[in-house]
Amino acid sequence: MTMQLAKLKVVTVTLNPALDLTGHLHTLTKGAVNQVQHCVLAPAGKGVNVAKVLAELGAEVTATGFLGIENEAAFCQLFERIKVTDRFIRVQGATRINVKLVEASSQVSDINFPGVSVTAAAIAEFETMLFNLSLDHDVFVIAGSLPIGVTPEQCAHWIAQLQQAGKKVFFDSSNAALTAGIAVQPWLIKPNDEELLHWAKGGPLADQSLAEIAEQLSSTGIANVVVSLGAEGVMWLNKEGWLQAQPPTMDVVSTVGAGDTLVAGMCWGHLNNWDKKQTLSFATALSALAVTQVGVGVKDLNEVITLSERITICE
Ligand SMILES: Nc1ncnc2c1ncn2[C@@H]1O[C@H](COP(=O)(O)OP(=O)(O)O)[C@@H](O)[C@H]1O
Ligand SMILES: O=P(O)(O)OC[C@H]1O[C@](O)(COP(=O)(O)O)[C@@H](O)[C@@H]1O
Repeated sequence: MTMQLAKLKVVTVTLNPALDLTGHLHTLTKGAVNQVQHCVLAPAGKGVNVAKVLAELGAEVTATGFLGIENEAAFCQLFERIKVTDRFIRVQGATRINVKLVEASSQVSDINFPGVSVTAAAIAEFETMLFNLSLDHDVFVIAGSLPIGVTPEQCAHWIAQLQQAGKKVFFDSSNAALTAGIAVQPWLIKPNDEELLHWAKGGPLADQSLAEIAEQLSSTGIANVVVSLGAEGVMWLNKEGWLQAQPPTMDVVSTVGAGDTLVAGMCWGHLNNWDKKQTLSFATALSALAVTQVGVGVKDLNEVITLSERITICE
C-alpha cells in the first residue's frame, strides 16, 4: 500500500467538543460507590478525534467549531503538538467533560454531557469562519452532537451550503442532528447500526433491515452510506454497490473513538484517491486498532497496513 506524500487538506468541524475522562474499574454498579482504578483526561469529541487521526496520518488539518475559553489549554496543546490549525471559535464557559467508564469485561458506559451554550454572535462568527475555510478547502468532516444554541436545522443548512459550493461533506452525528443532516444528503454519512435503526424508527422504514434502510438513503442522493457494526465491521454502499468488511478479533481496551477513527480512515482513503477496497480495508483496520487503546491516534502505521491485509472484504 503506497502512502501519498503530498499535503491533503481537510477541515474538521466539532460543534460540541469534549474532554473525555476515561476511568477503568472492575465492574460498574449503578447506584453504588464505584472506585476507579486509573483514569485519563484527554481532549476529544468526534471532529477533534477525526482531526487527530488524519493529522497523524499526514493530512493538513484545520479544526473548527466552538471551544469554551475556561478549559481550552488541553485542546491548544493537542493542536500544537499534532500541527492542526486551530480555527475554533471561543465561547464563554467550559467545554464539557464526558465520562467513559470501562469495565474489565471491556464494556464501556458513556456519560455524555450537553456542552456549552453558544450565542447568536458566536454562531455568526463560526459561519464566517466556515465560509472562509470553504474558499480553499474541498473536504469537510462535520461530526458529533450540537451544543445548546445550535439547532439541527442550522447544522443541516451548513452542510447544504458547503455541498452547494461543491464541497464533499462527511457527516457523523445522531438523533435530531442526524435526521436533519440526512435530509440535505451529505456526501458520506457514518451512522452505527443502532443510530441508523433509531433514525428509521417510527417512520416508513421502521421494519426494514439495515441494508434496506441504507439502500433507501442511497437512493435519495447520499453518495456513501457507511454503517459501522462494532466488532462485526463495516458495510458501505455507494454507486459501485455494497462492500462489507470484517476485522479479526481484537483485544479490546476501549471502544471509544472507534467510530471517529473509521470516519478518519474513510476520509484518508478519499483524500488519497484510493479505490473502494483499499479505502475500506485501511479504514476498518485503523478503527479495529483504535479499540486496543484509550483515545484515538495512529501509533504505528505499519501495524495498520499489516492489519488491513487481514480484513475480510466481501461484496
Ligand atoms: N470490538 C471491535 N473489534 C474490532 N473492531 C471494532 C470493534 N469495535 C469497533 N470496531 C471497529 O470500529 C468501527 C466503528 O465502531 P462502532 O462501534 O461501530 O462505531 P461507533 O463508535 O460510532 O459506535 C467498526 O466498524 C469496526 O471497524
Ligand atoms: O458529540 P457526541 O455525539 O456527544 O459524542 C462525543 C463523544 O464521542 C466521542 O467522540 C467518541 O465517539 P465514537 O466512539 O463514536 O468514535 C468521544 O470522544 C466524545 O466524548
